[in-house]
Amino acid sequence: QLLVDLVRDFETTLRNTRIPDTNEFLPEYDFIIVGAGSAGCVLANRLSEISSARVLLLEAGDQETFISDVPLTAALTQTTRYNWGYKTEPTPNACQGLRNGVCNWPKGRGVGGTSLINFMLYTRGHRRDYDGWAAANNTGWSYAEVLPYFKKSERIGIPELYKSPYHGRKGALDVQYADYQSRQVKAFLKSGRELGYDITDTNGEQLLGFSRAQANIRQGRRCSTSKAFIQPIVQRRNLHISMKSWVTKLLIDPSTKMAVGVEFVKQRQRFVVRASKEVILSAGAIASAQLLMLSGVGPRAHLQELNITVLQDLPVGYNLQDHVTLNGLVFMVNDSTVNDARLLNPTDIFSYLFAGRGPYTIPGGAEAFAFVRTPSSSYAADYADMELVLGAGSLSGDRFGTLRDLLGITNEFYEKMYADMQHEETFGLVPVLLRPKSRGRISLRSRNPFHWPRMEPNFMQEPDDVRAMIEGIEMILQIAHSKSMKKIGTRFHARAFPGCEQHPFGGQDYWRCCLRLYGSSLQHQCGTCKMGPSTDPAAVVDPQLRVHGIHHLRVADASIMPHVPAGHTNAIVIMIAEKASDMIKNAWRMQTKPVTT
Ligand SMILES: Cc1cc2nc3c(=O)[nH]c(=O)nc-3n(C[C@H](O)[C@H](O)[C@H](O)COP(=O)(O)OP(=O)(O)OC[C@H]3O[C@@H](n4cnc5c(N)ncnc54)[C@H](O)[C@@H]3O)c2cc1C
Repeated sequence: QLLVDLVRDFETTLRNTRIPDTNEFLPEYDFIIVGAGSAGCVLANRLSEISSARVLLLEAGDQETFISDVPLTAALTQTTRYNWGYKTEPTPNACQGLRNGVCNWPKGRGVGGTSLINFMLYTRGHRRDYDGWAAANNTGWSYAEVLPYFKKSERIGIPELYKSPYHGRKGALDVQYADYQSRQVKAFLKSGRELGYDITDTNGEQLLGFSRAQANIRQGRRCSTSKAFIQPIVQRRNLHISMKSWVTKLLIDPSTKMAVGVEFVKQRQRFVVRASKEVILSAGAIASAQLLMLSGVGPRAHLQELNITVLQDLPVGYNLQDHVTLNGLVFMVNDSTVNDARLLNPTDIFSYLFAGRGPYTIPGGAEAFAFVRTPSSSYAADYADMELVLGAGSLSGDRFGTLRDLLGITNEFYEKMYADMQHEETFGLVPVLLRPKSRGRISLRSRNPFHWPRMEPNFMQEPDDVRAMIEGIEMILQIAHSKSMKKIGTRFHARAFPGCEQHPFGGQDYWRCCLRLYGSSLQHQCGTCKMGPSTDPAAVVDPQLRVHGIHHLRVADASIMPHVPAGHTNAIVIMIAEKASDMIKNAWRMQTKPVTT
């Protein structure tokens, strides 16, 4: 860690991007933002655009380093202090065969939050996801109303999309393709055509289809929300950023039910800072729910069990949703693929370091995806319920174990499945359940803010989730058998997953067993502070993201999503924060100019 710090200091001195860390605080700010993650960085930028507004951004972690910059090695970041490293409770229908029988839930800690450690894939979901939010009386959240906010933050760097009405060119967040493309991508896209799908811009008119992966990359390097929204504005004098500042409680006046400030710990010292206008909670789907409950906002009976004075009885922590996946489906191919051994060559390393080019620019190793509809889906014909992600390499090429660490895959599993295929060229295909019906929960384990909360994923409790996953796996095998994929010599590595050998290979019971043992998360936890009108008994915040029953307190992050859209969640969270910023400016009559993008 010392070495990392030294190199980081050197690097930030050279590039002049060090984020000034405030140690002296004003007694009062207009806005206090808790958590400098995907959402918090956007809010800090937009609110501090108003020069008269005094803004404090509090973040438990530190500034990002060069280590998280390399798109291909995103999994490596999980082993650093930039990951909270959450683990869930055991859950009956998933993760049972992973390390300690639980699911890994990595989450980013540092300015940039989970955008520092994620896989950078840029997707938004289906227009009906947002029309569904609006239909549930969340006024202002229809697709037509959120699209301008997606475009506002985006700087599309894909020339054929420059003129698309779905993309923005003037935002701070870069969206590009990786510089490198393997032959598997071309075959994969062709197989989509064979199966009757279009090649699409999945962030454009139509979600259903096959496409190359769009990602938050700038000149071949990760474009985190820190790089996009914070580093360019560190000189703003009305924005104070305090790192290594762990917020322990929101201060809410019990008589007026008004949020008046926050309490946090920095360098073992306790601070209390007041907010004259609003406290904005952007600590992510796990910590935002935890902080609300620690501060007396949550389910009455649960808070009373822990002797927490109840200020507002709300269903905080319920409605937890996530996209479920299954890793380990490996395919051999007669072509070169991306694996740990191949990457250690000077040409690729120098090409990346000096030009930001080559295979190291592949975001998290994911090259392309297909948004498809499973055969028994009950959703409308244009509504994808499954995503299939094409990897440039596969789990079998993970010689150094970073992917195993991220996914919680045991060494025994790896040895049994892949040890004898070290010289094979392989790629992976991963199914992702886009419309999970199962719901999990975050609750408190104790009143201690430094203890992790209890995380119950409840993945695949609903039979329809298992059905869709099995059909997704079968669609993957269909793709592998397509003419285009056969042309490059694609063969499925048909070896039974350890613990499932007793079932006939490839049958429904076999896949059910694989999902129970190795099914896990794509890390899109959300929904724990659900948005909904006051008539919705499951809602925690209203459509303006204000906590029901508490004044001057909003939540703006992944936790407010009523239903998880059919997309990776980072862009969605950024859109939420853009929209929240405008709501806050409007509420305090501080709007600079309306969004017209
Ligand atoms: C491994 C992984 C891969 C992913 N890949 C993708 C992808 O490719 N594409 C995609 O779209 N999405 C991806 N995601 C999901 C996406 O990145 C998240 O949904 C999104 O970043 C969540 O944003 P947020 O603002 O809600 O929370 P976060 O970005 O997690 O921000 C919360 C912030 O609050 C801080 N915080 C928490 N508690 C406290 C406290 N008590 N005091 C002070 N600060 C606190 C945290 O340190 C963090 O900085 C991935 C996630 C993971 C984990």
